[in-house]
Amino acid sequence: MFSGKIGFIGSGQMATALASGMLSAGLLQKDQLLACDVSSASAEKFAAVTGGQICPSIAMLTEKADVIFLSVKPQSMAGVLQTLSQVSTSREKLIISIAAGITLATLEAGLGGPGRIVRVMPNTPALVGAGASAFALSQGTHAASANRPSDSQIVRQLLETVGVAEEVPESLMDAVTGLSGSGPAYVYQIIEALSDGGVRVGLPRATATRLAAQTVLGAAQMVLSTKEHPGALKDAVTSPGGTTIAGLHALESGGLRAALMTAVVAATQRAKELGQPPR
Ligand SMILES: NC(=O)C1=CN([C@@H]2O[C@H](COP(=O)(O)OP(=O)(O)OC[C@H]3O[C@@H](n4cnc5c(N)ncnc54)[C@H](OP(=O)(O)O)[C@@H]3O)[C@@H](O)[C@H]2O)C=CC1
Ligand SMILES: O=C(O)[C@@H]1CCC=N1
Repeated sequence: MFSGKIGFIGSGQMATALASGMLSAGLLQKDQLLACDVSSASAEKFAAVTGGQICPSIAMLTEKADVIFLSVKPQSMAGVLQTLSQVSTSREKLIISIAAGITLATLEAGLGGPGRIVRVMPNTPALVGAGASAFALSQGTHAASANRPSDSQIVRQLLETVGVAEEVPESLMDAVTGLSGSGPAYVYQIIEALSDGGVRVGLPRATATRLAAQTVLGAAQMVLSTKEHPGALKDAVTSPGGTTIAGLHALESGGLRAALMTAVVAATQRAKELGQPPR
């Protein structure tokens, strides 16, 4: 159990997924959740889904929260940092930014200097406890003491409650964003296309989608559980002269691998762009 209060500045898609996942996992109770948002619709949806308390201002949320997630879009971050930097107690709090591209240096400058600041790149399957997250610590984070875990331990506890978490150097955070941050959307496209293929060959849509999604889930679980190379697992499916090699030949002809690699590169590049100061 986490004993403090967690606040989300920005209560949209990713904040709601994280908060819901933490609640479902029993890490905290809804009275430990706070959020504020400039969009009343987002705030109301967050409150309805999580039961968390909506704060009317960043200042009030900052006073009450022990851990503060910055979960606004990168384009909105400068204004949030400006407001947060004016709240005297903000420097005592553990600040976790989940914004694509926004660097620790930008966060430190915006908040008035080094502090307990961490970059996290989660993804939306956190909602169902199957998230893939990475985090990078700033120099101002706290080491463990006699009566308190380290900030790294706190962040890892929060993230591992809703999936897997890896600590990485900040230089790799944009790559994480391009792969696993955006990755669920790539896989949703694959599932939708597989389902379309099933419909093309006569399956009812619901059956095709369920079988497609379970096939992706099962293949992923095989990779993670067996720790075998995906290529070896692929070969185990591929009978000589059989159906799978015919399908794989079509995928190779269609450039599937190159397309997926290019997707990761493009998203990583976009993350870098989002981290650049606005011109
Ligand atoms: N969605 C995803 O899968 C992932 C997103 N992220 C990151 O998480 C962050 C949020 O993304 P996402 O949840 O998709 O975005 P959303 O737009 O769903 O949520 C952001 C919310 O913050 C609100 N907001 C904007 N400015 C402020 C402000 N000054 N104070 C309070 N609230 C504000 C927005 O309102 P309004 O709409 O009116 O601007 C919106 O309701 C982004 O930085 C993104 O890079 C990271 C990993 C995955
Ligand atoms: O699309 C985006 O910018 C956000 C960051 C990673 C996933 N969604």
